[in-house]
Amino acid sequence: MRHPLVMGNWKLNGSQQLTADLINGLRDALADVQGCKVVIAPPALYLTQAVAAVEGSEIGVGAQNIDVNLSGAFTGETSAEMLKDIGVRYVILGHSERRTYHHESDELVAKKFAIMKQQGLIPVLCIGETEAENEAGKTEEVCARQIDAVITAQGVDAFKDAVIAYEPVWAIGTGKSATPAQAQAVHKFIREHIAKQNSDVAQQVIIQYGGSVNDKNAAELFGQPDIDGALVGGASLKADAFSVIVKAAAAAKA
Ligand SMILES: O=C(CO)COP(=O)(O)O
Repeated sequence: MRHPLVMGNWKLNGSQQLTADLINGLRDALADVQGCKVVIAPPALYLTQAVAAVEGSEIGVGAQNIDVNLSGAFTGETSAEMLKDIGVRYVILGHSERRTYHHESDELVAKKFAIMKQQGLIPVLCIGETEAENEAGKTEEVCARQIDAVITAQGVDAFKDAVIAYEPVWAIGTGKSATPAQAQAVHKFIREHIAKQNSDVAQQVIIQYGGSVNDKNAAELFGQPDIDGALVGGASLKADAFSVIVKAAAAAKA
């Protein structure tokens, strides 16, 4: 039995005020909700504040990126060890925005994934095809390649207690979500691809959908058997919309 995970990726948005208000709003709205793990991923600068503000609640805190090194002469970076030190447990890895704007390769992302596992942290590996790749019928090929980079380097067991977020690039921030059937087909492919190596790992790995998830379309997405939650961008910046998404996941997977 997989427990759903709904995670909010704030990207480069927020302030001290928003962090305080949003976490207060979520604590109120989600106080009685059970059966769905909730994690918020604010910008690195607000992580310490967020960790303190969620204390005593079930809300977890994640980061949006790490460096491949744990410490040393790497100006401007943040390490997995430091995140662990302040109480962060999850990190989003290989988001398409980092792959595009920071040229992160499958191999680099796999190295970051390995560091997360070594530190006992939970990687949230983002995969997904661009619009052009989708139109060229390459969705499965791209997802398999991005997953195989981790399997080749670390073996399929690396996905034990890890999270995959399928985020078709064409659905991110566009308001054009994949349909539940489209997303389910890719999630099923991802699970079967991992099952070729180890069916137990495939059955327990959390596969989130991401890309224009909102309070209106969440319930139908979570109704699909292989969609185990969501990685939410825009709608995670509003406590009311994000809470509706969390409640939809808890209800769908109860
Ligand atoms: O990139 C995303 C989450 O990581 C999705 O963003 P949106 O929900 O804004 O489309």
